[in-house]
Amino acid sequence: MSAGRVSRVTVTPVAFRDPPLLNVVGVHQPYVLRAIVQVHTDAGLVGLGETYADQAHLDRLEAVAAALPGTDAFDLNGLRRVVESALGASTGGAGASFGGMLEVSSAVDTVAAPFEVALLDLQGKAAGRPVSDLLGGAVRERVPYSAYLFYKWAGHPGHDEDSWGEGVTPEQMVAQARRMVEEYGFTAIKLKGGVFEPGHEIETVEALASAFPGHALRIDPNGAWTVQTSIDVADRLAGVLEYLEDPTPGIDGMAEVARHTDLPLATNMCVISFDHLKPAVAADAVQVVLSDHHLWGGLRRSALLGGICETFGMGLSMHSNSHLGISLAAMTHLAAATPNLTYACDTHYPWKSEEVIRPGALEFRDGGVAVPTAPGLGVELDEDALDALHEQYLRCGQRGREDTAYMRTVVPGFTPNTARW
Ligand SMILES: O=C([O-])C(=O)C[C@H](O)[C@@H](O)C(=O)[O-]
Ligand SMILES: [Mg+2]
Repeated sequence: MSAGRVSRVTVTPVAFRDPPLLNVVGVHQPYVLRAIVQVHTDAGLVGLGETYADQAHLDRLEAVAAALPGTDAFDLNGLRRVVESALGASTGGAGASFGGMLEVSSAVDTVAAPFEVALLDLQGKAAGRPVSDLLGGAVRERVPYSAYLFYKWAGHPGHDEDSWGEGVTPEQMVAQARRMVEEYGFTAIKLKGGVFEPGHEIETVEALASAFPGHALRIDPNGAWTVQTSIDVADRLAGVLEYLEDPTPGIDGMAEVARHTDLPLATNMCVISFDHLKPAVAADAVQVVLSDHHLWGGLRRSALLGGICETFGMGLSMHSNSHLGISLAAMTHLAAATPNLTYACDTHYPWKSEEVIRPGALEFRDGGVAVPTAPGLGVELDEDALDALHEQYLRCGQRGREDTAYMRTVVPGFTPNTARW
């Protein structure tokens, strides 16, 4: 069956509820914004993609959506040309910022990604093969994910406590981990740090290590520490962590830490596009790169990143931001088809309570998600759920990710903890 040519593209912003999760720049707002991309073809097929929905990003997605009709669903190079020219015309191709934490140097990769995923979904549907086959074939049937722990408030200000309750003390964090491990079977645990002074976060990691012996542990303070603090923490947690993620900002700072520890350093902050790879490799700044198809230009360019990491002897893991099932499907196909992605991938999935896809296609068991075998991504959009979450987007009033501004409504004068300790 032919996949056809793109006939129509819709970009639908949605909002789904999110708990008050704390991080280095502030706290998650009551809703996460995502954009659901549907690419229709003249062969009667629809391909799905998912990405951020901050207003500036939405404007860029809309510019591409208007320019894409006529493109052959197999022409991924053509997609890239369409994105480059649409962005050149609409924005000058400048970078983008998401939530004050991720600064992307090129908007092209970030904007192209959901369309590339949608075209791969179309190609798979036309060929009757799962997306993992289009990426070279699954080397694993199940993709392992990690339990992603967050310090958190009991509930959003002015609202009841949520089902997770407060997460501040080491005991509360062990309880949070226990719930995730029991419900999902995770065997790797990641603690989002950068919220409290490092001594408290180290105590939390140590409590997790004794409560979950044999689980792989990571902490990610998103650059909250100085070089010296990072070296001290690496000394203290050597033998406890599988890797230390973004302890300090920048390639130079990470390289300085790396010179003083054998603990692998991981990043999704100082290497987030292809032009960061050469200086990071030259400085031996990071030993593990967290890929993310939303930021690296889609699934095929993420596979390219995997090859580059292999060439330079760097490990590969996967980053996540709050997301829905279309992204989880894309992440799972990519991870399944990337042989050197040997670490459990991050996911925010357990934190979400609303969805746009029909149930059943993606289930966590034994800490992992079975790779869908149906054609394409293997997930189906629930149109009613999409409408409901779009209505929620229209009502919620949020138009971007503003962790710092939201924190300041509760803690006036709050400034991000970047390199604070
Ligand atoms: O690994 C990471 O750096 C992340 O997952 C970044 C996210 O923005 C996380 O900090 C969050 O959701 O607050
Ligand atoms: Mg990180």
